[in-house]
Order: sequence, then C-alpha cells, then structure tokens
Amino acid sequence: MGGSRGYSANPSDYKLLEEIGYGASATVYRAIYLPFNDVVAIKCLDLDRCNSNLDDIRREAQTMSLIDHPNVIRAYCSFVVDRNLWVVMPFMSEGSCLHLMKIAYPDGLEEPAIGSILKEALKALDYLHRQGHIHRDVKAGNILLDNNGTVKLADFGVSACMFDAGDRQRSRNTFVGTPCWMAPEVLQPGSGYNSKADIWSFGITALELAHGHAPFSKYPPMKVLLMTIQNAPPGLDYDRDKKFSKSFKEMVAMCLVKDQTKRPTAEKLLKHSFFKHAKPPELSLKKLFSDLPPLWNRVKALQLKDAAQLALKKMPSAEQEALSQSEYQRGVSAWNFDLDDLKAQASLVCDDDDIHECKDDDESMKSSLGHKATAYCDPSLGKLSLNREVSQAECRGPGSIELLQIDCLNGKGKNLECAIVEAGCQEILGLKKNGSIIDVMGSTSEKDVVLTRANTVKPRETQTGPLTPGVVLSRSSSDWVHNSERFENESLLANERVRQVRKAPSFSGPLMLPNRASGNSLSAPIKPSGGFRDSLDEKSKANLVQIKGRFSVTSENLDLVKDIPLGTVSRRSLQTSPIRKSASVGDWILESKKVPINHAPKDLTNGSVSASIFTTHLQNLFQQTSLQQGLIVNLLNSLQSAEVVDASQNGKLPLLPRSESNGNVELETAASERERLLLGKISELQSRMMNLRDELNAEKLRYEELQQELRLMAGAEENGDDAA
Ligand SMILES: Nc1ncnc2c1ncn2[C@@H]1O[C@H](COP(=O)(O)OP(=O)(O)OP(=O)(O)O)[C@@H](O)[C@H]1O
Repeated sequence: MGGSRGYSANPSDYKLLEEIGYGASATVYRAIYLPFNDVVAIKCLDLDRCNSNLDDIRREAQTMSLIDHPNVIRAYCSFVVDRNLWVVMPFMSEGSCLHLMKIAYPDGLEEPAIGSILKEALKALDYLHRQGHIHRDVKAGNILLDNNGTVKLADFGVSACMFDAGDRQRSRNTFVGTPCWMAPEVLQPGSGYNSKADIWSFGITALELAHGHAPFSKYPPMKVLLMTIQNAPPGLDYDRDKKFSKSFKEMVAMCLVKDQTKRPTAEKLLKHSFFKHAKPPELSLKKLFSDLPPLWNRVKALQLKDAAQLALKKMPSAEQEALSQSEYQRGVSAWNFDLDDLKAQASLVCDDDDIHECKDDDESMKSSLGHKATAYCDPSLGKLSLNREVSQAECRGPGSIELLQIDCLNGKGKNLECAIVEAGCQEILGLKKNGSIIDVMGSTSEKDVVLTRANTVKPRETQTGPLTPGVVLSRSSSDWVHNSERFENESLLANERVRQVRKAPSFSGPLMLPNRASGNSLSAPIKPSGGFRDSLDEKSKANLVQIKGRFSVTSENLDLVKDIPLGTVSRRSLQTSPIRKSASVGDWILESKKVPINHAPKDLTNGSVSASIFTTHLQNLFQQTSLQQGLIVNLLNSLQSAEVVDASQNGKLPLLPRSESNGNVELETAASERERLLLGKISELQSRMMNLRDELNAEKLRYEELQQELRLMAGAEENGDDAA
C-alpha cells in the first residue's frame, strides 16, 4: 500500500513530532516526511484495539487512497509498523472544529463561519455519496481545518473499517458510532439505512457548531438513544437562537426529519439558500484562529483537562465509567454499543429531574424497540445503570468544559482538576497574562466560572453494575436513617418512606433484603410497622391490641387508656404514674400492672401480721390513691381541649368552617354537629369520672375500715399488755 505522490512506506522516512489528536483507537501525530521535508499528519491505529482483520483494514485504506476531492482527507499512504497501522495524511494545521470550539468558542461559532464550514463538508458528502460511500461519522470532530481556511472531512473509511468491517450493524446487534449524531434509523436495528443517515448527522453537526455541543450531549448514551428515537427532532429554536437566520434554521430542519426518505440528498441540500449565500471559507474562517496557540499546545491542554477530570474520579469502580463517559463527551466515535444491553440499561435509567420523561422513554422503548413491559422489570437483566453523569461540567458538553479551562487559565482554579491543568496549561499554551487566549477567554463572566467550579466539585453519583441489595441499600438506607432521626411520628415516617421511594431510582424486580444486624444498623431494613412497634418489648407485643398514633393499647391496659390522649398529661404526674415514655422512640406506653388499682390487701385481717407492715402498706396505698386522684384531675383538666384537637385532627369532629363564604346554614350545621359530639364526649368522661370517684370512695372507706381494725388491734394489744 502507499507510495502515492511519492510518499514512501518506510517508517524511518518519517519523524514523528507532537501529538495533535486522539480518538478511540488512534493517536494522530504531526510528522515530517524527511525526503521532502514536508509536514504531514500520521494517524497511528493500534491494531490490537481494532476489531477488524488486516485485510479489511487494507481494503479500506486503499479506498481512502483512491478518494480524490478537495474536501475529503485522503491517505497519501499507509503501512504497518509493529502492531500499528500508520496512515499518512495531509496535515490540517487548525485541527478539528470540535477542538477549536473547545478551546476558543465554547458557545459555538458565528453563522457565517458555520455556513462556510458546512458547505465544504456538504460538498464532501455529496462526493462520497456519488461514489457510493456513506461516511457514517459526520461530526465537528471529523471536520478538519487548515490555517488557509481549507475544510476537509476526515475519518472516512479507515475508522469505519476498523470497527465494523464495512457494515456498521453487526450480527450481535452491536454497532459503533457517536450516539448524539446518529440518525434514528441507524439506532433502530433492522430498519436499514443509507446515505440519508449522513444528512441527519450533518444536521446534528450544524447544531453542534451553532451551540458548541451536540443536542442531548449531556445525557448518557442509552438516554440519547431513547431521545433520538422518541423525541421530536432537535433543531434551532426560534426564540433561543434568535441570532441565526431563518434559512439556517430551515436548512437544519430539513436535515433532521425522522423519516429518512423525506430528507434531502446532499446534492439537493447544496442548492439551499443557506449555502448559496455562504461565504468562501478563506474569507470567513481565517480569523477564527488568528490568535490561537499552535494546535499541539491546544490539544495538550485539552488532554490535561481530560486527565484531570479522570483523576477526580478516585473510586476505582468509577474509573472505567468515567473514562467511557469522557470518551463519550469528547465525541469519540468508537463507543461500542450492545443494543440489548442498552435497551436493558435504558429501561432502568431514571433521572431525578426527569422522572416524567423517563416514563415516556419507557413507553417509547416499548413501542419503538418492540419490548414488552415485563422485559423492563426483569431482574435477570442483571445490569443497573443509574443515571450517570460524571460531573456537570463534563455533561454540559464542550461549553462547560471550556469554562473550566478558563477558570484554570486565569489561575483561579482551586480544585484538583484546576491544579493539574493550571500547572500545565500556562506552559503548554505559552501564555502570558496578556496572552491571546486569556484575552479571548477573559470575556467569560466570573459568574460562569463560579458556576462551573460549583458544578465540578459536586459530581452526580452514578452506579453501574449488577442490581444487588447492597447497591440499593447503600444509598437508601443511609437516607432512611437520616430521615428517621428527624421523624419520630410513625405516619410521618411512612410519608417519608413514600417520598424516598419516589426519589430513589426505580428498581424493578424483587429485592432480597438482608436481616437486620442490629437496631442501629444502617443497613437494617425498615419494617412496615415503623419504629414504634419495634420499641415495644416482647410481652407488650404479645398483648398489643392497637397502635393508635403515638399510643399503644395492649390488652392489659385497654380499659384504662381507651381514647385518652396522654400527651397532655403533666410530667409531674407521670413520674409516678403508670404512663412512661418509651426510651427508644419517645412514645408513651402505659403500664397498668405497676399500680393495681383494685388490688385489696388479702392478708389484712390476718392477725399474725404486724401493725407496722399494715401501716406502711396502707400509707403506700393512700399515697397512690392520692396520686391517682391528682392524675385524674389533671387528666380531666386537659382532656377536654386535647380531645377537641385530637378529634379534629382525626376527623372525628368537624372543624368549624373558616371561610365566610360558606354561609350561615353550613356554619350552624357544623357547629351544632361539633357541639353534639363534644357533649357526647363530655358526658362519657363524666360518667367515667364518676366511676373513678366511686372507686376512690370505696378505697377511702376500705382505708378507714382498715384503720379502724388497726386501732382495734392496737387497743387489744394494749389491753393484753395491761392484763399481763
Ligand atoms: N490530518 C489531520 N490533521 C490534523 N489533525 C488531525 C488530522 N487527522 C486527525 N486529526 C485530529 O485527530 C483527531 C482524531 O482523529 P480521528 O478522528 O481520525 O481518530 P479516530 O480514532 O478515528 O477518532 P474518532 O473516535 O473520532 O473516530 C481528530 O479529531 C483531529 O482533531
């Protein structure tokens, strides 16, 4: 292979210089072809990282060398060096449009520049399509610029062959590509696609150049897949994109039609008024790079930033994901998809902010990918990918990455990422304080910088891996513990649980929860009955009749506590009362056994018992009776108001209507109903009070009788002594 135009296939004829680009499986170097002293670019493809066999690679490289169009990068020659394929190409001194935007135009380019770039790229596509080729990877990262304004479409053939041997859709339902740029028909297996897929990607590239990033670029790939299939096509917004012309918007809309048959061909699109009025690139593009440092320095700065972003992800498990995400964010086209896997993952993705959207996504997936609902709930899928966003800065695409860069270049960076970038950027870019980059970037407001930093230091968590109870609990249980500390009330706890379930990602399938290790264990499952029930001892549980609000009623104390709101009982009374506060959950438990109300001393009449024992016992009894009396009085004092509040909250008593507009009749009805219920309660309480009074009087009588007996016994003893 090779040898065209006199370039040899001898590696020693080339001197590799700086790295000027990197992709999924290739690194691109600036190089000198020594015999001619000519600057070239050499793409070094790591054959070990490619899936295709050498024959496929050779064939594609040959195809590439046959291409002859001013807007398509052609290979001068290609040859194998160790385990690498070297492809020698013309050197494009300003690199790709993506790198250009990343380094200097985070919010996109101006329309005249976009028009020029797109027109040249479209000419390339027109040529390729006429030749029967589909590019399949049209994006800003593959549009190369030279300092004289030349625009060339790159990455044709070789990378496609590297990964899919000429057929992007493989038997395993996997395909490669950069999802944000992919046409819906490419993402949907079996539907087939043709050169119109390039027109869709071309439309996405137009948006990328206009905004600095592709639509949906902040989302993980599986979500992009869903959104591309289900959402309305992206486009230039008539309000947000006011600065762009109507013809530009129209041209984009023509490309981004979901029905591929309705998209124009490249030839037809070239006739659109937007391109008719496009300026020659040498006029509109040169000024874009006038103040920028050399390409290799820009690339190095971007690499440092990427490396720093990866360094931020310290957890080993996150590294792989971060790397993948970084590649994805960079728009690397060799992101490998397994459609089955993606469908499974996509069904589990649920963004906090996008619960609704996610729901729609699922619906769409069901219809567009032919999945049944049960497929999404199948725990056997085994894989879980919670909505993964490595960091806000990363996810917001090149624009936000650039802001971070600005922060660092200005020497304001304080976090790890900035520290690393800061250490290298100034030197790499050869910048002085009044250097061109700083001037260009200095226009960015302080606010943006602060925002970017804040976003970066607060990465959003994502977990990828098998759906195991541990994964679920590690997140939810800590939240639970935190929240249960705040809410003692069982009903509040239940509400909180509902909220947590809503907040948590929607996991489908049964979960085997581990047994509680200890009461304080963070991983302890929350029982449906809540904390209060757990606080009761075994005996209480056995007697448990009802848990009502904050109170338990057991069969032992049923009569005593029936319907009495104890929360209003004074503390002083409670210290010696049968009501105590549960230490664990702060609820009140009534222990009727402590003070047996109707307990009559059985041995009082037994003459063998000494009078002093009787006296102590009777004094205790009297004390308890007095306390009970005090308790009853306290209860009665507080009962009425407490009952009103409690009953109102429980819906037993109708609250008086507050709105005056309800009219007098309604007001009166409610008032009389309320009055009736209150009166009922009062009479019920009165009868209960009378019963208690009777009991108290009986106790008093009994007490007096006992005292009488005591006196008699004492007198008898005295008489006996005298007689003796
Ligand atoms: N001829 C060239 N002149 C200057 N820079 C180049 C040239 N070819 C490639 N590059 C730079 O190298 C980067 C990677 O090159 P390329 O896209 O061919 O690699 P890749 O592995 O195929 O990447 P991708 O993942 O996008 O397919 C480009 O985005 C561009 O910035």
